[in-house]
Amino acid sequence: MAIRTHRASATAATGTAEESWIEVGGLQKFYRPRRSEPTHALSDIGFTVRRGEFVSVVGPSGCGKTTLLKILAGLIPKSEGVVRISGRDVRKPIPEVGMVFQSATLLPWRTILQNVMIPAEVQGLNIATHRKRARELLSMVGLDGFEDKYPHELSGGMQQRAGICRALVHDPAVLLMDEPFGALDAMTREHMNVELLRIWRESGQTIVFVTHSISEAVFLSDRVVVLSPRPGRIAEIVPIDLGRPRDISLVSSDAAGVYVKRIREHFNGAGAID
Ligand SMILES: Nc1ncnc2c1ncn2[C@@H]1O[C@H](COP(=O)(O)OP(=O)(O)OP(=O)(O)O)[C@@H](O)[C@H]1O
Repeated sequence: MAIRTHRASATAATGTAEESWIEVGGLQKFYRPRRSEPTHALSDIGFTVRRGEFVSVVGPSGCGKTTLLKILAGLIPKSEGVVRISGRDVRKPIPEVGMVFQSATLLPWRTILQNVMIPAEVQGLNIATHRKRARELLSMVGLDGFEDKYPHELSGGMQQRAGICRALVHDPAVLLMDEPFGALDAMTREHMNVELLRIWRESGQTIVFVTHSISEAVFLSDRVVVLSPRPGRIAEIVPIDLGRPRDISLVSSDAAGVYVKRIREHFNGAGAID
């Protein structure tokens, strides 16, 4: 299937500064609502992501994970610091980035195929080429035969898979995922984790993935960025040296458990993280 696009250069990445695909440095974010006190959401955040890397961000509730992802997506402005994707300052949403939210947010009046096509239509891309790609992506996530159904005819997990296809249809180099499986039951979530790794392997996107689940972060990631309670600062960046490809049995392995324990130690007493 002709989905593979970004992987060739990804495997060549060795982590030198020039190969950083996403760069964040000295990032500060204050929310300044008109009628209340400012909130210091992020403090001096700095990390890089290599091309083709899978990086997760974990931290207690309210530490600024969604804020960080929205700044990376160009949806909200930073207060200070550097945020670059592929060497360019991020100031507004850019076509190189796809975003997946906690709920699939499919438009109920559009079919699954029409929903997946939205980014291609908005960006004025070739419709025929991208419709073919949309069908290939839907097939890759097991949604053959559902192209002409409406969102309410699909389960939550199926809608979320369609949401991932929509984020991938214009072949973005970067995929930003905000708790994409948070609303799913445990079994569907495990299945989606395996599915996501398969999609990532085949498409070669660079992924930044926000989650409340430490074990999910360990299972999926090359590295885990651990944030402190608000204002979110980097507590630690943990490389996950568990080899690939990964099988779901890894989740309950001793090797994964060591990483989960190490990350959880940052949150003893902070609550709101599993
Ligand atoms: N639009 C906004 N205006 C003012 N404050 C905001 C706004 N959005 C977020 N905040 C505040 O910024 C802080 C970080 O919020 P954010 O949603 O980024 O955290 P989070 O780590 O994603 O939380 P959770 O894990 O609960 O989803 C919180 O204190 C939140 O109340």
